[in-house]
Amino acid sequence: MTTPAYQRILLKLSGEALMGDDAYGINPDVVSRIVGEVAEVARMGVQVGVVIGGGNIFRGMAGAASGMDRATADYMGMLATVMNAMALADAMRAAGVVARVQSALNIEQVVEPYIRGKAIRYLENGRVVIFGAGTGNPFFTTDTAAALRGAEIGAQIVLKATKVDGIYTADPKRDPNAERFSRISFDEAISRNLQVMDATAFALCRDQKLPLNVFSIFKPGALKRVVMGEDEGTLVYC
Ligand SMILES: Nc1ncnc2c1ncn2[C@@H]1O[C@H](COP(=O)(O)OP(=O)(O)OP(=O)(O)O)[C@@H](O)[C@H]1O
Ligand SMILES: O=c1ccn([C@@H]2O[C@H](COP(=O)(O)O)[C@@H](O)[C@H]2O)c(=O)[nH]1
Repeated sequence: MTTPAYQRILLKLSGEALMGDDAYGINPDVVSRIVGEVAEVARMGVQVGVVIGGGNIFRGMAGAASGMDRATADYMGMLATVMNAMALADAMRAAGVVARVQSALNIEQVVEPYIRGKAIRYLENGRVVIFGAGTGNPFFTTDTAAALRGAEIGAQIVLKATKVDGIYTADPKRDPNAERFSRISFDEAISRNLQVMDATAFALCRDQKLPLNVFSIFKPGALKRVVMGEDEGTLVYC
């Protein structure tokens, strides 16, 4: 077997993807399929940190749009990511993968707090570490949390596993003529204002010289191909 291109990765999993074809929440079949893909790369010896989104349960922007205080709504969104993290860890346990959840918000009866050194030690010992509650701060996103945790744990790349198979010239769900980039620089992605990831996350990855790959979570085997350094999705480089 050939060697993986990366020894330590930060995988950002779309929250919205977890609902599959359902209108809301966590679809167990989808979660178990995603866990199968993560387990495959973990068993190859790749150290995996995961940041999970919350869009399948609650987004702060949606709460604010219906009149809620934005910060309150964002805290609710962060708590939604903790629920997703717990569901993911439980599915990993069922698949025989040892996972630990760490939360950026303190809810110690439920999950461990985020402690960077401990997270790194778990990774070195072959545990998958799932980071819940985003950055712990309102007005941010889990994409920014992925860039932040990726930089903190010394990941070699951030992998954004989402509902589209890469970065396009425009949102492919809205523009049928949009074309996919196989590679793009951070500077170009930022200057084109591509909405696949927020500008804070792009800028943090760029400044920390942390490459990013955007690929489809629905494409079987795509995660492994990215980890093996194959041409999959869109690579964003410094
Ligand atoms: N230029 C673009 N290229 C690719 N996708 C784009 C682009 N612009 C907007 N998008 C949209 O961005 C979405 C992915 O980002 P987003 O962070 O909203 O979702 P996510 O990965 O599902 O995260 P979560 O549900 O956890 O918030 C895609 O589903 C796509 O429709
Ligand atoms: O650092 C963060 C991360 C997330 N939030 C809130 O959580 C929801 C869900 O996260 P997604 O990135 O949209 O999946 C988000 O809409 C925010 O409301 C946050 O406040 N801070």
